[in-house]
Amino acid sequence: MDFQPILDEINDELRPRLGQVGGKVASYIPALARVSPQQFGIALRTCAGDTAAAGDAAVPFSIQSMSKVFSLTLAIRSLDEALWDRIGREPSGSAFNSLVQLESERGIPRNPFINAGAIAVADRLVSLGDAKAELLAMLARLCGEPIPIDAEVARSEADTGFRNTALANFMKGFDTLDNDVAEVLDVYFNQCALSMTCEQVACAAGYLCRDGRHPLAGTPVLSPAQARRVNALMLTCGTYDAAGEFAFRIGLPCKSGVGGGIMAVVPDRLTLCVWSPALDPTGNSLLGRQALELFVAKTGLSVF
Ligand SMILES: NC(=O)CC[C@H](N)C(=O)O
Repeated sequence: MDFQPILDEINDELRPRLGQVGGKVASYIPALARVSPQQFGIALRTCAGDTAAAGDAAVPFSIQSMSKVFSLTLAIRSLDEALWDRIGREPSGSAFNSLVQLESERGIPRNPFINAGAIAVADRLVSLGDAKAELLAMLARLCGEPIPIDAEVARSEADTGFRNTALANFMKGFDTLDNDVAEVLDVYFNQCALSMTCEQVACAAGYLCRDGRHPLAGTPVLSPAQARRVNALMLTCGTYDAAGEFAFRIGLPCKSGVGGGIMAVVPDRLTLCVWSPALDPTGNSLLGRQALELFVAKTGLSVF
């Protein structure tokens, strides 16, 4: 299939919708509030290594919660089954930064993709070593080039991360966090502030459509079973309380971030990344969502 004309068509169709009613750039992180909503990019990389891109696919943006896929990958590589002692695998049905379930579920987050779950993953990574350096090294290997952390975004997250601080302290209070809260949050805020382009994300996520094999080298990043599980979690939990709607309308494992990016996997075929900063009320990119719907409609690619 020649994907380039399809991505061009999607770009042409969606550009006029930039600035449409209902979309709002994330404002609770001041450094993200300054990003222009007038941007849209889409990029993909196939299992054979072919690429296609359109729009602002080469513009770096804050990957935010898409980083949770990469931190989860690192943690699974080291801990495998032991990771699940203190992290669940069920959709939360509530907002990504919700506190309510942690209370009744005694400090065990529902899944690794809500904020509480990703903070719990960061805690495990801190126990294993220099989490920030490991994450940067893994991403550099996956992309074939170094990936920067946007220091201003990281600072902005730390300055205004009141809910995340509350989540971490709550878990600490339940004894489900091993390390110092500040140290764990530093990893979490920095991973959210990783800055990547759609093209880089589409490449880096490539192990997810290749049964865990490295997108450039072909060596194992995850075992086939582990890669399948990450995909399953993306499908059921990757877009928070919109996961059902994403499965219904798009039918691909997806992971979104409040920077406006969404990565998606077509197993055995390709990985793609869309980006447009304005979000819908569930914290998922409004145009990104529409782009994925168009992509699936035009290509017929879906896991269902
Ligand atoms: N959904 C997201 O992308 C949330 C990430 C953001 N850094 C936060 O912690 O709130």
